[in-house]
This record gives sequence, C-alpha cells and structure tokens, in this order.
Amino acid sequence: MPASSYAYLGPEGTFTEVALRTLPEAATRELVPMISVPAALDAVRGGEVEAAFVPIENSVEGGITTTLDELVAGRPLMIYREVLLDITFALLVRPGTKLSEIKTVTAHPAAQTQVRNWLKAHLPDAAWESSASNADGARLVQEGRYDAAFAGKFAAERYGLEPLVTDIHDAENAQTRFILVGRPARPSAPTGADKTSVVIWQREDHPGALMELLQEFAIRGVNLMLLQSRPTGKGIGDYCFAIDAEGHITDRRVAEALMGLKRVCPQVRFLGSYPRAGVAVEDVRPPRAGTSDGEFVAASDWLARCQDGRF
Ligand SMILES: O=C(O)C(=O)Cc1ccccc1
Repeated sequence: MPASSYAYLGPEGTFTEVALRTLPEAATRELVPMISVPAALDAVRGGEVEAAFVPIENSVEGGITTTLDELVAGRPLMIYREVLLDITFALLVRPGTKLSEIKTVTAHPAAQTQVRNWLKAHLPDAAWESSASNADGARLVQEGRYDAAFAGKFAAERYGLEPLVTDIHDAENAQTRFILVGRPARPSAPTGADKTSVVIWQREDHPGALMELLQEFAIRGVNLMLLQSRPTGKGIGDYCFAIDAEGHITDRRVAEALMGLKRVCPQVRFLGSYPRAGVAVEDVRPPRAGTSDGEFVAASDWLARCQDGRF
C-alpha cells in the first residue's frame, strides 16, 4: 500500500467511496477499500496510508460510534476534511427476486434507522442482520447469504444485483457526514468557514460540570455544532464529550476557549480544524460583538500596557 493512498470504508460501492471521490485530492491518490473503520484508521496510525476516509455522523441516527470511539482513544489522529452526502437507499436483490420472497435483509447498522419505517410497511417479517458496510451487505446478497441489501443504487451493478425498490428514506434530506483522517500535523490554513473538533474529559462529577465546560465556548461567542457524549469505559456515568465548534484554532475566540478547557479539564484532545462542507464564507455569521480577533488582540495589548504602567 503506497503512502500516497487513502484507505476508506469499503468494499467498493459504499456511500463512503462516493463521498470520497468528491474530494479533488482523491483523484491523485490510490483509494484502498478496507473492511472496517478501525482497520482504515489503523492503516493511518501504522503509516501504511496517508489518510483514511470514514463516516462520522448522520442526520437521522447521530454519531457513528465506531468512528468516534476510534478518534477518542488510541494514538492521536487528526481530521483534515469533511464531506456531506445526501443518502437514499435502494433495495438490492439478485436478479428476478420478488419482494414477497425476501426473508432476510442486511445493511450497515447506521442504515437501519433510516429505513425502519419502510421496512415495517413493506417487509414486516424480514429478519435484519447488520453488515460491515452497505456495500458489504450487497456483496453478501451476491454470495447468497441474504435475500436483499439496503445500499446505494450505484452498488447494484458492481455486485450483479438489481435495484428492486429505489429512493428509500424514512426522513427527508437525510445526510451523512464523512471525514478525512490523518496523522497529526499542522491544520490547513483558515478559510473563513471552518470547524474545530475536540474531545474533552470532565474533572469530576459535580453539579453544573458540563455547563462549566460549555461555558468556555459560550462566553467567547463560539457556536457549537455537535456535542456527543461517549462512555469512557471506566464505569457507569463516566463520559467524555466530542465537540464540534464553529471556527478555526487560529481564531482567537476558539483558541481562548480551548485554552480555557485545557485549564479545567484533565484531558483535551484536539481533533483538527478544517473547512466546513457546504458552507460558503458569506454564510458564516460574523463574530458576536467583543469576540473578533481584532478585539482579542486589542484587549491583550491593553493588558500588556497596564502591566507596564503605559496606559
Ligand atoms: O458508506 C457506506 O456505505 C456505509 O456503510 C456507511 C454508511 C451507513 C449509512 C449511511 C451512509 C453511510
């Protein structure tokens, strides 16, 4: 596997692959399908690939916990890009299969919540089995292990299947967010429409503990876009929090919020600052009064002058 390659959640024909191919840099890399998110991220940690492209969140189910848990623990990784993809499923079957003949269906667990109502209405007696990815489900249908798979329509041809039903989605406008993850290095320069991801651990259980952490963002006018709690595995009630905040680590208000967290949390893991998918710089709300870079710089200059008695 050459180092100028990107691993992704495979096999060929996943939504992940479709999302990855929308990145211009993917055209110049070898794309290597992997069987699971941990396998893709381990290939990054081991230096076998330059980066890995994996799903992180969808608008119906929330966080993809395998990915979050991988980013929270183990050797640190960093997020460099994100991609949003609209998701609708097709029911893929071996040619000639009728709806009435389907007894078993499969897909990635994150697909289940997106097709649950459709399944209840059209295949109420079908048994559900999870597969490693939606394309892997299609592969298993080709092999005869299941009767049908929920996957992208585009996966049908690759696995010799036919889309019996298309455009299946319980929720309108369902989207999945994917991230490009690499080893830690300097984040790309701010674009004006950026996002910063961190994981924070709280010091101890006490009233208002989470509010104290969130207030580091609130008082500096930093908007939060994701807050996902994950168990640390150390015992019931012991959680860390994955947070996406609007802005770049080089924005003063974001940097100050992160420093605030670093002072009060036992551990903070920086996961990267990267351009927001689908957001133009003109659409980003301007900083709240008193939280622009200029205002932070003016305040720290004033403080330095006070400390010097030069005011
Ligand atoms: O990329 C895929 O095909 C996956 O299996 C992950 C996934 C699951 C559900 C919706 C979008 C992506």
